[in-house]
Amino acid sequence: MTQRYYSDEIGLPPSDRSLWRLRVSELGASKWEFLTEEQARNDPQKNSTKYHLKMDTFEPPAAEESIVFPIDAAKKGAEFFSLLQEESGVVLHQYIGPMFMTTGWVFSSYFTNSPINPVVKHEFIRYIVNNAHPVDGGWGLHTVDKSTCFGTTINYVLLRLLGLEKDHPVCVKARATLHKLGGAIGLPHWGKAWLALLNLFGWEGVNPAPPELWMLPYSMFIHPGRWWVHTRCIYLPLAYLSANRSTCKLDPLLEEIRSEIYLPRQLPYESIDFSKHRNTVCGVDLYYPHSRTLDTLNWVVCKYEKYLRPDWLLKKSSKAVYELIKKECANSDYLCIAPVSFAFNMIVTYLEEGPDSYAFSRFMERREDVIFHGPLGMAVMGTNGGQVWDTAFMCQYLIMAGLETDPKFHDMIMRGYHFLRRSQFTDECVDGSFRDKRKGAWPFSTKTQGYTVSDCTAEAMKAILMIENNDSLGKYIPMEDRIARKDLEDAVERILFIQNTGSFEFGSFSSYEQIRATPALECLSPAEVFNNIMVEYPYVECTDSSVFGLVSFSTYHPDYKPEIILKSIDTAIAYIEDAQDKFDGSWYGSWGICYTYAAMFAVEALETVGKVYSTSEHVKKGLDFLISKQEEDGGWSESMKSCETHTYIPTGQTQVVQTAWATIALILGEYPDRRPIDKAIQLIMERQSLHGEWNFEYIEGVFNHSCAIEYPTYRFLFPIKALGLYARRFGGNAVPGGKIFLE
Ligand SMILES: CC(C)=CCC[C@@H](C)[C@H]1CC[C@@]2(C)C3=C(CC[C@]12C)[C@@]1(C)CC[C@H](O)C(C)(C)[C@@H]1CC3
Repeated sequence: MTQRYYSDEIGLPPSDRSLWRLRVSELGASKWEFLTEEQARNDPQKNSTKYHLKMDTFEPPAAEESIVFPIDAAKKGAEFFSLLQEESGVVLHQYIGPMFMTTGWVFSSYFTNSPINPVVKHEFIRYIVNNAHPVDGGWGLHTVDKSTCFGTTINYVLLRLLGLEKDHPVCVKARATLHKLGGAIGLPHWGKAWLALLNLFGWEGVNPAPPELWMLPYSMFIHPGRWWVHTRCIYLPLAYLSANRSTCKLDPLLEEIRSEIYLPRQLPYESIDFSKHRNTVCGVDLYYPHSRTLDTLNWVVCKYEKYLRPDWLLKKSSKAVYELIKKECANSDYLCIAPVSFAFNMIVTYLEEGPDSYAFSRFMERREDVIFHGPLGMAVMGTNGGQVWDTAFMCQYLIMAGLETDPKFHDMIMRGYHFLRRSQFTDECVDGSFRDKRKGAWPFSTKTQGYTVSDCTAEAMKAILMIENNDSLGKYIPMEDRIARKDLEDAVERILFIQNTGSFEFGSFSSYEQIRATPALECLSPAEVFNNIMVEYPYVECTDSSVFGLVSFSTYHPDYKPEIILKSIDTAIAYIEDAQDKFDGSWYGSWGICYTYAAMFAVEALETVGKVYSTSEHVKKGLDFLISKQEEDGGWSESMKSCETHTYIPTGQTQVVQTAWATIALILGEYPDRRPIDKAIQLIMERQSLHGEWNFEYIEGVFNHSCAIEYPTYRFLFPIKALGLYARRFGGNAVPGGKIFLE
């Protein structure tokens, strides 16, 4: 029976799902098309598309009568997963969670008068409506958040811009919540900036982001070129837009919205003194309050902007900023690093080049890459996908589970292999982009996105090496088609370069680049709703994956810079050990939830260099920590709250993904008692359908400590890995009937 959603209850039925087609390019870029009935007749819908839209017509693999052995559960899971793979080798999915991605996309379309296909508009509305808080009708920073001023205001404005009436029950309920939260006046920085662009907030009430910063010498630690790539990319166009007080034309709809999002006592809009509210932030939203230093600097810059800044300097610095935006466009073929900066860059390009320019038209084309359709509606994703990351895991884990000898999975792995091979960077960034060398590295999503990520490079390289050196797979790749030694060396060089070997966090790996400035810069963090956004940080998970990559490279190519690679691995391992909590043995995870995710990576890294429970105090403490969190039913259930509060917090409802993470750590770290492992494996098997599927249970990922994000492939990939490793360790016939742990 088709599931009903909130949108169905309130008269917003889905568009005809049978008319949607998902096009996927060789390089993994996705694009959804809505066909006419006539077109649809000659263009059969892929089974994977039917899965994405949860259609009854989706054909799963035949159901087993029962799945008795863990290895069969892994196989069945892989069989189900293979149906989701596209011809180009990738498995796509709706990479959603943050509730501020679709907003930016739609706001920039509104600002630039760019039409949105009505059926896309309708599906955007459904997505937003279906993610409204079930009790108060508001929205948060992400889908499992409480309602915040930021989430509620921007999503309310979004619905209004997309055509929902002021008196629509969804708007009425959301508006009441927004007013309870104090109205739009308490928006955090990004919210204020977006509303100022839409002429719904005064720029004088938005803390400044001076473009002049970009003209400082790079040697100054405060230079934005030293910031974390994402923050740098967002504050670049924001500097242009805020310094130039850019706004779109006021129209009757915006005028109506002005009268809806503030408290009635604050109205009329013209009477609001925005300059008094630069630092008004709704208490519910505030996760990272300003430092005194930031408040003082903001005050000084505001005075400077108002009374001192000469016109020529504004022009000159705006031009410098725009030159850098053009470089970002060139380096990513207008995709930009992620949708937040994409939306701002699209507006700046519109203002600079006009709607008919080539540059702007490319923005219009690339904006398709980040939208993805799902049962709740359409949404703009956190990035344009996670193609490389997921494919690298898929190839590795199928092999770790020993499934490569099965012809069913052989082709699946090979398609993934070829995708990874196509996705390695082959060119460098434009000079003067504040970017490192990238040739030889891999991104998180697709080649054109163009940003090296340390762990994505390491995992992709490892997957390629595993395949080429695998007895059942390697022989099918002719010598001349294998990855060239030079390309591997480049990959290793890119990984080595990201390792922090200077004065910060010696031995660790960061996400995209080395740490370029002191973490003390966090005291200038203006965003209020995230932590750790100003500079790169050391990440345990990135360090672990980098170790996997380097160890695997040096196994197959021991002659390339052996001392340097060994030293790099040694210092990385020392960092991982040092990053462990001395008291309880846990590691804080930054990209997955949370301590469970990090423990899996850390233990695997330690195991890669031969450290296990019986030989390493660190592995022992790490595994004892995990065991102490195992629930009655054998599973783990960590909550997103762990990431926010830096304390392990269970949800109380165990999850397959978390359980798989913990199990992988326990197996690889050679936990001496197999009973907790048996119990966990049994749980993973019990939660699998006889068709091989695992259902969504809880959001898996996170960023910047406060924003949750879904990784829909994880509920297949990690159970497959856990089950496969289990079968390898305890033999194929373990857990008969899933009951062996019982005495
Ligand atoms: C607060 C801001 C700047 C919002 C924009 C969203 C981005 C910052 C997020 C969305 C997806 C995201 C979490 C991602 C990562 C960084 C931050 C991203 C790009 C990385 C690449 C960091 C390294 C991680 O190991 C991993 C590869 C899993 C993730 C993938 C997604």
